[in-house]
Amino acid sequence: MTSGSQDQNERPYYAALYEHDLTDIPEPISKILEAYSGIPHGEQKEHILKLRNRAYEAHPYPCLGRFRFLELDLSTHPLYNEYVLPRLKEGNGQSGPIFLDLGTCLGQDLRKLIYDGVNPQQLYGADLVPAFIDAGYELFKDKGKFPPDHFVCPADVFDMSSGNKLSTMDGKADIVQAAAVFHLFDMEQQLAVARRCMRLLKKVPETRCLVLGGQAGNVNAKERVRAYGAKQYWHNEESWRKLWEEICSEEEFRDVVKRVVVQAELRERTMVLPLYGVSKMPPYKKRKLSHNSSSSEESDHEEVAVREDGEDVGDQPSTTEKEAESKTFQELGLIDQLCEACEQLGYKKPTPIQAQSIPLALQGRDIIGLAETGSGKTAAFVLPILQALMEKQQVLHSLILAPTRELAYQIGENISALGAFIGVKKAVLVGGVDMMPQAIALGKKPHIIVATPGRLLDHLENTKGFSLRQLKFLVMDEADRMLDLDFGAILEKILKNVPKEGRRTFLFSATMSSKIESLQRAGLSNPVRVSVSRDKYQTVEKLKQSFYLIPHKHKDIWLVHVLNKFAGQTGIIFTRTVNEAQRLFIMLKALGFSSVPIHGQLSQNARLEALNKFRAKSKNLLVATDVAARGLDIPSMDLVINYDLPDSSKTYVHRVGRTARAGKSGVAISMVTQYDAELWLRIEHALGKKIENHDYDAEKGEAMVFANSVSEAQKTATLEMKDLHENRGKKGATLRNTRGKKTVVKRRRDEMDADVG
Ligand SMILES: Nc1ncnc2c1ncn2[C@@H]1O[C@H](COP(=O)(O)OP(=O)(O)OP(=O)(O)O)[C@@H](O)[C@H]1O
Repeated sequence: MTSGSQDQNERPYYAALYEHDLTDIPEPISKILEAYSGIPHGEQKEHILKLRNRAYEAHPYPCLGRFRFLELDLSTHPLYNEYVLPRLKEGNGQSGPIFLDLGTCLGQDLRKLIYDGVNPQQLYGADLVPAFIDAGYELFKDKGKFPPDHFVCPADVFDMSSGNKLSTMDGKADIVQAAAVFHLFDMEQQLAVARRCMRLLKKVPETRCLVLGGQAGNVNAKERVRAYGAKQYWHNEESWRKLWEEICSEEEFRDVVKRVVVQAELRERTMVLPLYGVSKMPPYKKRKLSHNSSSSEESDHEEVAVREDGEDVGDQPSTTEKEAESKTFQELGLIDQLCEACEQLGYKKPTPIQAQSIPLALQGRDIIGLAETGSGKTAAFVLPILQALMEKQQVLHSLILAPTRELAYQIGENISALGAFIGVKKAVLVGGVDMMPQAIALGKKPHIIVATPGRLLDHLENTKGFSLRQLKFLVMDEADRMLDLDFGAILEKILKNVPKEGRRTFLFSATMSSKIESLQRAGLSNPVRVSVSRDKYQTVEKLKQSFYLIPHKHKDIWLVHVLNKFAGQTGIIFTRTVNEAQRLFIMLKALGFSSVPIHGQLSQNARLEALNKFRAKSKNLLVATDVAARGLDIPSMDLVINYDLPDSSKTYVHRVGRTARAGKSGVAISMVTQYDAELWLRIEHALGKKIENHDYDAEKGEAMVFANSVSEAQKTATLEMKDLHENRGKKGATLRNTRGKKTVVKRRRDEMDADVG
């Protein structure tokens, strides 16, 4: 039995696997499904799997985000009847979120709880099988307990017989995606994400159990569990009992239930988060993050851990900061050709990050550079590289890695502009386009390579004669993203192909995760940390941030209201999912707005075309997933709208940083619904300031004027989305088919840079 005082880091991982893969659709569900869809019992499974795949395809990360209890299925605990249930009942109507595994095997646990008399308004579910929602509704509604106008599901819900995506339960209830509501975590979706989740779990003392589903997403959970070296359990009563025994003594369990579940006083929670009908936000409380904070945001943990453990990187001498910042490019030590290029680009004087890091870079130091979005970090690392190249010309001299394709292209353009007077040759290697022209570009012996990691590795492995053995500079832009686990394995391989000695390393970002292990992975040598941000989540002063607290069902109307207020301005609208980005684009088009979508399910050409149209101002709105959150520099951007909140404060900083760049002002508006309250508080907390709240009531009348036209446009969007999904992957289709036979289990590395959002 695990002792309560056991060191968190030593606590073993646990995994319980659900072996049954919808082999048995139990009564009365099967009957209800048949009555609804006309599909006989024997064919139901196949249908469901198909629809479920579609749903997961549209939401590759359905539930990524914050969590406390990860499918910690209390109802399987031996003390459930004696201890959990009475308290759940007691807490009816008062307690905060309770995370239970509601989904396993057709939501039976939810049913059980409802039959046991627990008010489901308190339950937060992660894993209901979409196709069963409708049937489930029927079951639950007789109990008179289920909230009348919402139904929560993990991803999209489809009509069984027609395959159409549903947005309402036949007028009975709105279907709300669990991802938008709970941000629970669906372990099955992606190995790297699951691993990250493991790390997080270790930091949440109350969470003892990790459950991987063996069924959803069609991946082999057993393999994953083996990869983690986790203990394995199977989903039956006996194994649950063993699992519970091992992870948690009775005493501990009582304690956990009491402290965390029943009272819902999750350690950092300052509020009770009612699920339905929130009209007011709870008061903002500023809390200091500490090592023991149970914030679920990975980045917060990482940063805190470093601060408390002490950095192994030196800080630059602060006395020189002011002096450095008043210098010209010449005075920083840059050669005339580079100063001239800066002048041509309209750079009158160095920005603070340039002023502080360029002299250190010219002295030969490795640098970790942290500065606000839009503060000129690109030139801060490109200029010293160009100068080094001028001093000693060499092919394949520098490698700059970026997390997304568009950013890589943009850095490439910066290199050409800054190196205009020195004849620098560069090659940009990114996924989603033919490798051959890139191989030809490599054959022309470029000085600098700008690449996304997956495609770079493809070239290292497949392009004859291409080697980075002579590399002098390695740069990671958006370094915190590059060093996070998603890129882990690929980065490791790339690092094996670059020299360890005699190579300099620059890491730059606006939000740096400086966890020591990560930095060590990047192979820094005696780095100096140049930080011009006062705060790790600092946003630019000239950025006016605000939010609307609105009911979820009015989001579209409110978006249109906000866009009307800012009519004619240039803006980017961020959504959490590809589907939502595409749907909003269609809806806005139907309403006469001039917009383009950009997300990972479009072909690379379509993505570039979208950006070009936007840059050329032939379209003034970009509807984007987080693929556009980092690095993109579009000087004319007036407005950022978070239609969906981002899943972390880091991403918030990057998203809103698409405006108010290079000293300009900008506006960022977030739409916060009743389901986002906790996440929003977390973001505010990380920013360390209170964001202005618009008066919903004051603007409601004005906004609701759009209700009818929005409703019509929504219908158009629903129909078009259906077509898009039906045609996806076909010749000329808008959406790519990312789930070809070979890609179901293993995503091609080439896709790494495409798949944000
Ligand atoms: N010294 C300078 N003076 C004026 N403008 C500059 C200067 N240096 C860079 N810029 C401009 O500032 C804008 C933002 O620069 P850049 O894209 O490098 O920002 P960043 O710090 O990398 O932002 P992000 O964190 O969002 O990636 C660009 O349009 C760039 O041309």
